[in-house]
Amino acid sequence: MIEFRSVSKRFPDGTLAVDDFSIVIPSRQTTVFVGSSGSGKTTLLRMINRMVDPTAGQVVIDGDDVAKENPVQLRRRIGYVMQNGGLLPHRRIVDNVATVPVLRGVPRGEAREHALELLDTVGLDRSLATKYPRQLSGGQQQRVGVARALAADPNILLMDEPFGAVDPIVRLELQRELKRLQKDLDKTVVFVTHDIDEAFALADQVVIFRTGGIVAQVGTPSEVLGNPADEFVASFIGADRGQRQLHLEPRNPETGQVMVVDASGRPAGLLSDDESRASTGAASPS
Ligand SMILES: Nc1ncnc2c1ncn2[C@@H]1O[C@H](COP(=O)(O)OP(=O)(O)OP(=O)(O)O)[C@@H](O)[C@H]1O
Repeated sequence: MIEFRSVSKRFPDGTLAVDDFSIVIPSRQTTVFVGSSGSGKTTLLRMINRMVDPTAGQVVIDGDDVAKENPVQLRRRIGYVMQNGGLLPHRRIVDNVATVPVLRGVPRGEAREHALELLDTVGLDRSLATKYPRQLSGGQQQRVGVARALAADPNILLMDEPFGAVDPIVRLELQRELKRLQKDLDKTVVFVTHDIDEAFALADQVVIFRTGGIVAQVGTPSEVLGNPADEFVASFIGADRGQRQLHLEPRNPETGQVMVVDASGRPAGLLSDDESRASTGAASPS
């Protein structure tokens, strides 16, 4: 569990990025920080691995104040994935993934073997291992970034807009992959995004920020969607403009199949056969 206890951050130029922020981030779940630009999300994320130190308050991991930890050692046991992948351009993919284990003293051959297994884990072909980052697509580079963050087998994975720079289709694929990984690996994931749809897709717990690191609402996606705390949240999630309203349309009158349609008339999905029958009052086939 990660706890932020009354944390504030004022940068040397006087900017108050975070003001008295407190929250508990449960272990083995995905918590997503979402909010407009400049609301302090990245600053908070970086406090967890001491890339930023708070000016007041504490960040506590499993009961230990991170301020007492050596920042370099802390960073080597917390995975960090950033928007551009952050790969070292002059190193082959396999060595990018093996960087931290080698720094921690794992023999190079062993670290490379494990790196190949991690390429499998994130859905990349092992033939990419000998290539350089520039030879990979944006989506592939992001997967390498995730593999590299997993290489030290961290309990905590910090992800700062990791899928922000890839096209929407690849982005959906990466989101799906992250959900699969999370089910298998059981990490505590803290994920930063601007995108409320991405937040709803990934989060067990979503934290919606206003400017100044001020929390507008914390809850599960269904709590936030079902009961926005105020007008700011309603507007941020699009509930005020009817964007989240779905309705049902019969698709095929003969089979009774029902389609779910969003406010702009776009199909959002299909109801299962059982639910379609329930919604139209049709009897089950015997
Ligand atoms: N090193 C710094 N020095 C001064 N001000 C900073 C520094 N880093 C961030 N800030 C300011 O702190 C505030 C919060 O920044 P932060 O990057 O945490 O926001 P964010 O919510 O992650 O934004 P974005 O979504 O655009 O990345 C902003 O006003 C930003 O300009």
